[in-house]
Amino acid sequence: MLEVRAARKVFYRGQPDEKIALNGLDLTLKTGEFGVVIGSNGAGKSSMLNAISGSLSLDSGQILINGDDITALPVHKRATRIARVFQDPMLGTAASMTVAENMLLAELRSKKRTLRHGLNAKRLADYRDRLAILGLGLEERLETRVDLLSGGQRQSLSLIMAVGGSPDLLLLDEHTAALDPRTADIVMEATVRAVDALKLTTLMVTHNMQHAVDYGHRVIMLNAGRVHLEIGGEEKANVTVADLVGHFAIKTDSMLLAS
Ligand SMILES: Nc1ncnc2c1ncn2[C@@H]1O[C@H](COP(=O)(O)OP(=O)(O)OP(=O)(O)O)[C@@H](O)[C@H]1O
Repeated sequence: MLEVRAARKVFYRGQPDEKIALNGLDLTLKTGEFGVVIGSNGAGKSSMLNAISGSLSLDSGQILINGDDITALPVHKRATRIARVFQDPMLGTAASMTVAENMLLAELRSKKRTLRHGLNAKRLADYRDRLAILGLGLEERLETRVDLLSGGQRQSLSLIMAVGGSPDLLLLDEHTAALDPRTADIVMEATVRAVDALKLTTLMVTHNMQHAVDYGHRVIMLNAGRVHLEIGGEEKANVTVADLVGHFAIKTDSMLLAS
């Protein structure tokens, strides 16, 4: 379970270019829940993810994971509990190493194990099982160098590597944004398979409204550093892209009227 309580972050406080990135943000994600965060540029989505993962320190407020207050913990201490996949498929994997070697690296990072026994048969069987979850045939390509994989395969590999340590929370930071539409859909399908199979509590930021409609249990729209709108349950099941875009339009109109 993730709880963000009254999170506040101001950049350049008191200066002419002061920016309120998070303005008393409250957000709760239950264990096993898949939340999809949308919002216009500057709404605070990245600041929220950075605050949760620890690369941005809050001015005030709290962040709790499964009831533990992690607000003051540095990034590396949160890393065992929080996995994050970024936009760039090149970032999460080592290009000149094979799929299996990348899986081994990820395992060593997450479990503080030694390289002893290396890529033994037991490990390779485990990697094959985990890669099979993605449904992309990567389990047959353990010996393939990662730079020979497609962007979608590579991003899906990043994802399965990120969640190898059974994190309490998975953060997806526009992880399909750099991919062409078809590949983005393939990665989303692989993502959902992994989230379901591994029962991951997931918070995904996206600008893709179709993905916000199609995936996840709840849509959370941020505006000006706080939650502007939440759509869950039956309402989420019936929501359309036009509905979501409409909420952006209303927000923009009210901003124009206010200015
Ligand atoms: N490091 C920083 N220094 C100064 N201002 C920042 C910094 N990071 C974010 N901001 C400001 O905080 C506000 C929220 O930005 P943030 O990047 O969190 O929004 P976002 O919703 O992720 O936007 P986008 O969709 O464009 O990525 C913006 O006004 C932004 O200019």
